[in-house]
Amino acid sequence: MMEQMSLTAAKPTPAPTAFASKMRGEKVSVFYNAKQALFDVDLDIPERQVTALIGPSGCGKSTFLRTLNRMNDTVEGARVQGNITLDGENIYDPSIDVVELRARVGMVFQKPNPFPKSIYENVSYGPRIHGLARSKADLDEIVTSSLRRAGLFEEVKDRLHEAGTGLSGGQQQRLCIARAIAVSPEVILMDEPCSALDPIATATVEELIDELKQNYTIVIVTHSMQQAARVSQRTAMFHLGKIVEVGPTEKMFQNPDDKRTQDYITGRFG
Ligand SMILES: Nc1ncnc2c1ncn2[C@@H]1O[C@H](COP(=O)(O)OP(=O)(O)OP(=O)(O)O)[C@@H](O)[C@H]1O
Repeated sequence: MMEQMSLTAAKPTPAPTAFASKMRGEKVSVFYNAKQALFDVDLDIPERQVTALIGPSGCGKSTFLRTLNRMNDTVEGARVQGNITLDGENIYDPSIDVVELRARVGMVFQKPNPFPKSIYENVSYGPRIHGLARSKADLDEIVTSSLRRAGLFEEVKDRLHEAGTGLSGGQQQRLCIARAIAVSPEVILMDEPCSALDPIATATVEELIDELKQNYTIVIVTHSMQQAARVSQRTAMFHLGKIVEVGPTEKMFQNPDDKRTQDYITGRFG
């Protein structure tokens, strides 16, 4: 397991922070045709915490993130080896319904991507196809509460039937978060969710992520060290398709064990 990496063995090991794992990757390797992008990655994802994946461009952060809800299934030539579990259950087992899995493990992308439909329809689509609402009133309630949880309701309550694409970038990203929340996921994967946003919209989304961790397990890929430090409790540093160090965010940023982590967070490479 990652916590027993030899890299950390030479130094006094701080008391491990106890946590319940919501997801676990064991010996995860990913290939794109002949090219190997991840090499035997082990990572535990603590429940109701934010885990940040950091590391230089091309090191495999997004590839790992996509293994957690089988988004790599949709990538031509991609092959995943190893074991990934959600509540102890192998998500690559043939008996797993992938649509169901992606409702449990939702995803928010780098560029806000609302459907070209109304705000209401963006949020109600998932609950409708998953049969989560028994009546129109139920559906209205899901839409309202999801928008509220995403911190967007007050801004859009008078124009729910207007196009989602008419919102600002930051509002669109919160709409995408509301859409992810609407199907009652357990885990939310975020791939650089603020990279297309200005600093004010970024701050709003970061505050939202902080609140969401009370109810959801979150995994975020970010290029912003400030963001990783602000929003996450645990950080995993990737380099050339491997995890070189993982631990509590505070320790990773104040006193990392690995020189590559130190160099990366201080801007010396990447
Ligand atoms: N669809 C694909 N087909 C082929 N190779 C791919 C594909 N997606 C990613 N790769 C390769 O896999 C490696 C890891 O890419 P990945 O996007 O996971 O890295 P990353 O750390 O998220 O990078 P970035 O920070 O730039 O987004 C890279 O070498 C990349 O070129």
